[in-house]
Parts: sequence; structure tokens; C-alpha cells
Amino acid sequence: MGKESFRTIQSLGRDELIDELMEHNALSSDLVVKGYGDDSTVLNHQKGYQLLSSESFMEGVDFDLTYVPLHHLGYKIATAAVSDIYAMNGSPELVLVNLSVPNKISVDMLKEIYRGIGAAGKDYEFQIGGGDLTASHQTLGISISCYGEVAQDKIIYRKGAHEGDAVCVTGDLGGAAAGLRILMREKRFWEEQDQQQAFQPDLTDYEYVVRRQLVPVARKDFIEKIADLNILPTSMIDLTQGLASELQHLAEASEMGVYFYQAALPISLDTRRVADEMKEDVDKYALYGGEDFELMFTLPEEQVEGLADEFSDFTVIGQVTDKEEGIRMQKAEGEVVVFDGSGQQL
Ligand SMILES: Nc1ncnc2c1ncn2[C@@H]1O[C@H](COP(=O)(O)OP(=O)(O)OP(=O)(O)O)[C@@H](O)[C@H]1O
Ligand SMILES: Cc1ncc(C[n+]2csc(CCOP(=O)(O)O)c2C)c(N)n1
Ligand SMILES: [Mg+2]
Repeated sequence: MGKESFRTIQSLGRDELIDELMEHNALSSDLVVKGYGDDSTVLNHQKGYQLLSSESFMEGVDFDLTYVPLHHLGYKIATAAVSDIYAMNGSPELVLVNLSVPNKISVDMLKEIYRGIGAAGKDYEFQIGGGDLTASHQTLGISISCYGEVAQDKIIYRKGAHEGDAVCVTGDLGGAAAGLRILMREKRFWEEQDQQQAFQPDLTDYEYVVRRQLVPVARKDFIEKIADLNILPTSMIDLTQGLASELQHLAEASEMGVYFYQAALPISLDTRRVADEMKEDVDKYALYGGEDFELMFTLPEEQVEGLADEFSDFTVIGQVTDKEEGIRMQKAEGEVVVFDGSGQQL
């Protein structure tokens, strides 16, 4: 391949890259209700729909073995995979685990990863159904594919948001990014120590954010609550890549715009404290940090109160608008900023 034709992956961006790769897909099976482009792939099934999601973590890119306990790693990747099933209002049933293992990883270390996946299996109620195991030269790679199910009349896509709907998020945002900042800082301290063995970081002041980074929890509780209350959001997505990017995904799929309020972003005090310490803007953690695994959903305005009466762990951050309005955020001081196609603030 000539040098002129070498296009870097960065030059395209993630969504464009996936679109281009998928041009090679030759078949569209009757089994497939929604191929790629939502949180899970949707297949026909006698009783409803089958859901498939997949998640890959690479050492050095998605986790760093110097500060990630292996059982947490197992739990976290399982959380990421099931979160995409919950984001379709489904329930996970089974996972396949693919491991690429370098020599530096022992049997006991792999068992620790599986202990984490097993603990997630208990919490989220899935079975480990199999997988694949291969060697790797340097870095550990783990990928989990999750199979889940949802009734046909209960599935929630990214599309479906209506003008005027309230835009809501569960939990609080930016905590995982704050936790990552702390862990990276401690790693730097550790590397700068002469006697590295002797150094024991004290993370007790940062327990909440470090947990948000290392062992995030997928919102099974929310999915169960809306089932109980017979509430069906008009659209939903999980917050893996940060609010800005996922707002873009939801708005695009729904062919709508969103107007939201910076002051309404739910951010915990622990997260704010870390941003202050780092002299960073805490809203950037929420907007661009990712890995919170909370759910964002849209709900007709008149149903918000009914949900709020029974479930308190969610926040209305704005409303769905016409597509032409784009994605806009009203800052605390009143100024309105527009987000462009890549989810970056203009
Ligand atoms: N290599 C790939 N080939 C084909 N489709 C892909 C590929 N990678 C991702 N996709 C599809 O693109 C869509 C978006 O995937 P993406 O991983 O960005 O978000 P996601 O499924 O919500 O997961 P995450 O939790 O990682 O954000 C999904 O429907 C997914 O199936
Ligand atoms: C060592 C290390 N480097 C970076 C990160 C941050 N990180 C990993 S995945 C992700 C979201 C996108 O996920 P996806 O690729 O699934 O969309 C983010 C922000 C980390 N946790 N550890
Ligand atoms: Mg997702």
C-alpha cells in the first residue's frame, strides 16, 4: 500500500470507521432486526428479541495492570458488556469470554479475572457460556460478548426520542474520570519513588471515585424499576464514552436535537473535589470522561413525576428539541454553547 493511501484511524473517527468497515457486510439476514449502530445488536426470537453486545479491553489502552486489581478488571468488563444490554431495556443471559494472554500472566491471575466475571454473573444474573483463549506477546486483552433478551414491546432503542421529552440520566457523572486521574497520579508518584516496594498509596480519601473507575456498576436496578412501574422511556443509551458523545448518538438516531443545562449535570462532591485538586473543569469529566455506565433516557414530560415518586436516583438535564437546533448546552452563566458532530464543544 503506497504511503499516500495510508489513512490513519484518527482521521476518520470511530463511527465513520465502523460505517466504512461495515460496507463489507454482504448479507442482511431476516433474523436481524437492528444490526450495528445501537447499544446491542437485535435479533428476532420466538418470544421477543435476542440482544448481542461486545466489549474489548486492551492493557495499556483500557486498563493499566499497575493499579487495576484483576478481579475488578473482570467485573468491569462484564459491567461494560451487560450495560449495553440494559441500555436496550433487556436482561443479560450469557457471556462469552475471549482472552489473549501474555506469559507474564499466571493461572492464578486469570482465575482472579474470572472471579470478577463470576461475581458480576451473580449480580447481573448471567452464565459464563464459553469463549476463546489465545496467547499474546506482550499485553493482556479481554473481550466479552453478551447475549440477552427483551420482550418485543419493551425494547428501547437510541431512536425514539420525541420533541419535548425530558432528557434524563441515572446516577452521577464524571466519577470514573476523576478516579482515573487519581490512579494515574498515584502511579506517577510510585514511579518516582526510589524504593518502589515500600510505597503504599493511601486512597481512602478518594474511595468513591476510585471505585467508580475500577468497579463501575451497570444499572440493572433502573431497568427493574421501570419494569415494575410500567414506564417505558422513548429512547435510551448507556454512558460509556461521556455525555457529549452519547447525546450525539441518541440525538442522531432519534433525528432530534437536545437542549441541556450545565448546572443540572449530576456530579458528586467527591468528583468535584478531585477536579478542584487537579485544577480541572469538573464538567469536562462528565461531558468527555466516559466509563460511568449510567443510563441516559428520554421520557415524556408528564411521566417524569411518576418516576421521581418511586425512584430518586435520576436527574432531568434538559429536553429534546427539533433536529435543526442541534445539541446545545446552557452554561451556568446563561451563555449557550453548541456541540458539533463529533461531540466536541464548539
Ligand atoms: N468492529 C466493528 N464492526 C462492526 N460494528 C461495530 C464494530 N465496533 C462497533 N460496532 C458497532 O457500532 C455500534 C456502536 O458501538 P460502540 O462500541 O461505539 O458503542 P456501544 O455498543 O454502545 O459500546 P460501548 O459500551 O463500547 O460504548 C454498535 O452497534 C456496535 O455493534
Ligand atoms: C489505562 C487507561 N487508559 C484510559 C482509560 C479510559 N478509558 C478506557 S475505555 C474509555 C471509554 C471508551 O470506551 P469504549 O472504547 O468501550 O467506547 C475510557 C475513557 C482507562 N480506564 N485506563
Ligand atoms: Mg453503549
